[in-house]
Amino acid sequence: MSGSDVAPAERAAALREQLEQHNYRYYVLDDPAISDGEYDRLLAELVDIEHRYPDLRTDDSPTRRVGSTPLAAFRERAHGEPMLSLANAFSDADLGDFDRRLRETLGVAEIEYMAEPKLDGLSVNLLYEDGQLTAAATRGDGRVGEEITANARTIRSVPLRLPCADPPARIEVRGEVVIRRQDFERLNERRLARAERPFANPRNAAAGSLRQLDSRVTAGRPLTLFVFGTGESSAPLPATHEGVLETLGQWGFRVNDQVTRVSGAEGCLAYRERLIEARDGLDYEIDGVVYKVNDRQVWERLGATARAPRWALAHKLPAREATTRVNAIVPSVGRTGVITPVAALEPVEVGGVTVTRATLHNLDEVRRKDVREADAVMVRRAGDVIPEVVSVIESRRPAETRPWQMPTACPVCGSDVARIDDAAAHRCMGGLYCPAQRMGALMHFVSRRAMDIDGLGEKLIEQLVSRERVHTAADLYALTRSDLLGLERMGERSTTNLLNAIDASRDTTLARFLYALGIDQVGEVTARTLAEHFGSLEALMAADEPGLTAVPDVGPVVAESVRRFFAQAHNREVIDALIAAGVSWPDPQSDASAARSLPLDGKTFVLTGTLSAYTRDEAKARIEALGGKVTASVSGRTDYVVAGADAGSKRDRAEKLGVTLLDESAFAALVA
Ligand SMILES: NC(=O)c1ccc[n+]([C@@H]2O[C@H](COP(=O)([O-])OP(=O)(O)OC[C@H]3O[C@@H](n4cnc5c(N)ncnc54)[C@H](O)[C@@H]3O)[C@@H](O)[C@H]2O)c1
Ligand SMILES: [Zn+2]
Repeated sequence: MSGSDVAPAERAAALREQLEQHNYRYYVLDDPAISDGEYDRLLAELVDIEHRYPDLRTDDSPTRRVGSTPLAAFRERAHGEPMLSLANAFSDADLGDFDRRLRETLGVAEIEYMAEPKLDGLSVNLLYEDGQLTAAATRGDGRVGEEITANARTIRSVPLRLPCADPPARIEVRGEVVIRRQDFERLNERRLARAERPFANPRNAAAGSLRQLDSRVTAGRPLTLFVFGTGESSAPLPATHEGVLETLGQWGFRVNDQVTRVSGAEGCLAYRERLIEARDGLDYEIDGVVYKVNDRQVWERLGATARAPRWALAHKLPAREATTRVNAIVPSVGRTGVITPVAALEPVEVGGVTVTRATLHNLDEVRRKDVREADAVMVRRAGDVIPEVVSVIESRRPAETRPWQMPTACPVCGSDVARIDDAAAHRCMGGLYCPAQRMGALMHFVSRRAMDIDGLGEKLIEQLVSRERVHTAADLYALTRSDLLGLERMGERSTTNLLNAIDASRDTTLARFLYALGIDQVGEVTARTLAEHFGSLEALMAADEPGLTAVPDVGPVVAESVRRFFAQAHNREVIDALIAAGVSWPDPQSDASAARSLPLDGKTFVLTGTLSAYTRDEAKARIEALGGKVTASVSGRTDYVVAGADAGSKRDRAEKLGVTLLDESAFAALVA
């Protein structure tokens, strides 16, 4: 060996050792530490070295072997015919080479292929003797697998007996065991509910479920088998692969419905394009396409390498998962104040797109997956969905990491962060002031039921905010003619109108003002209740939790939200500024009397049937905002029954009692 060969030799040895380790984690432990894409790159590098330096080839190289040694806890089971892997194409050119070589070997102008999705699960070998399922095994190292007969019997798509008059004395049926996407999600939800670690992906879940020592566990897992071929057979089988699949279908096996006959490399490529399109809509994971020469009579002539048959080729699809590192977990404040932990990632390519951020949804999710800063993680990007951290690779966790904490102060404005009610979300409590919530807060403040500033739409607010003219609602009252003139679509007239509307909004009611503040959990009705009960803003702001929950219809959730809102110094500053800008309301007495003279005061409503323009809640809120009450059942004291489409017994009862019935248009007119 010359001096320059030393480096490749070392590299080859190092690659072999790594690949062995990854094989063990993947095939035996069902707990891979790298993505399939990374694994494939390592393997390709070794293949390349062994190709350039044939001296470096070894018989036991991972390039020449299938899978990994079976787990000792299972009984070993030898396959009748070896279960090989598949040769891989990583590009269209690889497919072209494959097709050309076959045409040359067989001396034909065009080859007919069966094109199939390559399901991402694990393969099983089922032995039927005289039509009875007698044994099942995993692929193992291709020669010997793990005996999992009892487990295979629990899978509903595995026939226990072949329903044919004259079954072969002995036949091996092969297929891929998968977990459908929906089943996978449900399975993981169940695991989370029981505080068990969720599976990283459907493939690991399927492998972990099938390779169980207790078949009762397997029985509880939603496994599905799709068959893709046969092994040893004592009886002659149809001459084409298509015919074999048809026969398997007649025997009660599930054959994938995407399997199609195609012609030549072009047909294969067109099929692959179609499958890429269909991929997001399939309810199982696929990681490639498999092309198989349809004419089985030439299979033997074409033969196999140590690892794979020469009559089939797997063509990879763009990977959807990759591993990378979490540089930081950043709390990101949304427009409504909800704080979402976002993983800032070491940039990584997933399916042709560079991913630098992935959502972690909420604190519960971070805890469940136990994602920490500096962790190695598996990220996933499918279709147009936001990239997601699928799982942590705990075997690669550096020393000295700590569980992530939600900050107690908003990273944008410094207000308190709290988790109100049982929702999973944490929120910034500085809604009136927080720059992250500015647009949402201002839009709400000016809305019709709040301060009712006509002519101040989203576009205009956006311009005022981006020019730093408006930071909080109080700044609206300082706007001048010159601030507005010259903004998009703001002429003399509209500017005058808007300034007048802003001015007019200064005269309001306490209820409207409270609603306009946009306190989480405080809608129009609650705002009015609070205004009536406390009579003044000062009294409300001074109220403690018991004082708040003493108000009818105010529960602990609303109480905490109100208290925390007013506890924020920034919110108080904005309220002071609003009052200084001249926002005012009549004294408590007349405010209450104004409330007492609402148009639907004292009127009782019952809602039944479906309205087209309102949901039940909206209709109810509308009635209550006008002083009315909504009750559940019709009685002599009911004033109106609002009967939408498909109204039933309540409508009949109203007619019997002589209660006024309102159809949707009459109702709309009444509450307009
Ligand atoms: N992440 C890791 O650490 C790691 C380690 C080892 C292997 N892997 C991954 O496993 C794969 C390699 O494993 P492999 O040797 O099982 O090869 P393979 O999965 O690429 O191809 C062979 C297998 O494909 C399956 N298959 C699915 N649909 C099929 C169909 N229609 N017809 C025929 N076979 C079908 C069969 O189970 C068969 O055994 C690669 O994707 C590799 O990235 C990953
Ligand atoms: Zn904030």
